[in-house]
Amino acid sequence: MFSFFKKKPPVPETAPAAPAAAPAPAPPPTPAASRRYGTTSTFVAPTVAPVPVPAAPAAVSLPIAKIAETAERPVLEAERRSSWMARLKAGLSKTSTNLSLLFVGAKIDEDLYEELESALLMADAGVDATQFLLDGLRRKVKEDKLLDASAVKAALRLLMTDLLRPLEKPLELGRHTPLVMMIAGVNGAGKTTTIGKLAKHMQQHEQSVLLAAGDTFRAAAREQLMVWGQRNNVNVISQESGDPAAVAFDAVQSGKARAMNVVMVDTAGRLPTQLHLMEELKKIKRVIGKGMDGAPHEILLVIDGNTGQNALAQVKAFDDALGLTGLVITKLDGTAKGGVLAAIARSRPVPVYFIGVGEKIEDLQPFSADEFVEALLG
Ligand SMILES: Nc1nc2c(ncn2[C@@H]2O[C@H](COP(=O)(O)OP(=O)(O)OP(=O)(O)O)[C@@H](O)[C@H]2O)c(=O)[nH]1
Repeated sequence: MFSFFKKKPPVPETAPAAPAAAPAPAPPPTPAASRRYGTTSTFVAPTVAPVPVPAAPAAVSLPIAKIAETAERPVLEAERRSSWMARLKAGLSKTSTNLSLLFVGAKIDEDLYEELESALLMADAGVDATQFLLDGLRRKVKEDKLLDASAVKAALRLLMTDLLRPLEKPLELGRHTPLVMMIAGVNGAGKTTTIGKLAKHMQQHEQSVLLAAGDTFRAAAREQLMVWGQRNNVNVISQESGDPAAVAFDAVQSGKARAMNVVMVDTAGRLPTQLHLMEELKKIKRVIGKGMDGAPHEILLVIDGNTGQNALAQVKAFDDALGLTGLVITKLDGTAKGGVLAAIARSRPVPVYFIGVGEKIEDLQPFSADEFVEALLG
């Protein structure tokens, strides 16, 4: 099954209407607290309607998720998956070729471990994750008395999947109305593009989306978001002059008034070493919190997959400053090597919600440890 988001019936942000005196009919059975979107999933529409807000400016709220079963033909789903896998494999082919060649006709000896060490380091896995994987592999080879290269490769595949599995977590929608998301990252990581893709995916899942052009530093970023919003019928809150925190605050207020499902706040790119800009990010977060208790509910860091080991430094710095809830790794279609996810899993396991392998909407997909390792190790 292909699923993109996890969906939870929204919790009312304000008190629901008083219950009727007569005993209410039993609610439909809900097997789990939340359900996944997907071709075969169902969604129980929330029982609490959004509280109408008087004097809401230009109310364009789309109805809160009334998710019909989107029964796509299985063949389409299979096609989509295999084309995604092909693109992911192509993106990571450099690393997968290096790793796979090692095992061709190899003897299980010190040379193999040394070559594997070099390949993992070259794939940006970093010293700690590389050592962790090698130690695990040596142990497994010994315990299971593995003698042939394909069995050792299979053992490595398993170790890597186990290492990456904790990063796998779907983005859960519907927890708040609106769910407020703040998106940060260094310059050019792909924040604005990712916001556009996510908004489109969310719309396809019947979510109403409002965007905040919080990148007030680069005028082109604001334009980019506005044009994108117009094309896709998504409202964008923007201000000519720029206090990004004020834009974010306005967007949250507007999102609440219009009972939007999701508000996404774009922010300007910045390096973690630019301390005043990191302070600005913290301020945006604080001000969003003033606009809505508990918000932002998601703070995503977008990382360019070609950044190598520096990606780990970015995760640590942004996490220390903001308390990240998730990552999006973009551009795994370029010269990216992919190993940095292992480094992140070992050192700062912030969930990877999505990975991107190109500029098209469908090039952004949820991270799956199995798929990723399959692309890396075949
Ligand atoms: N190949 C490839 N390009 C991508 C991907 N994601 C984004 N891009 C491209 O990367 C470039 C930068 O993307 P933006 O979304 O503008 O990046 P940003 O982080 O908002 O940039 P700043 O606002 O300058 O910080 C654009 O040309 C995007 O089309 C991806 O997954 N693969």
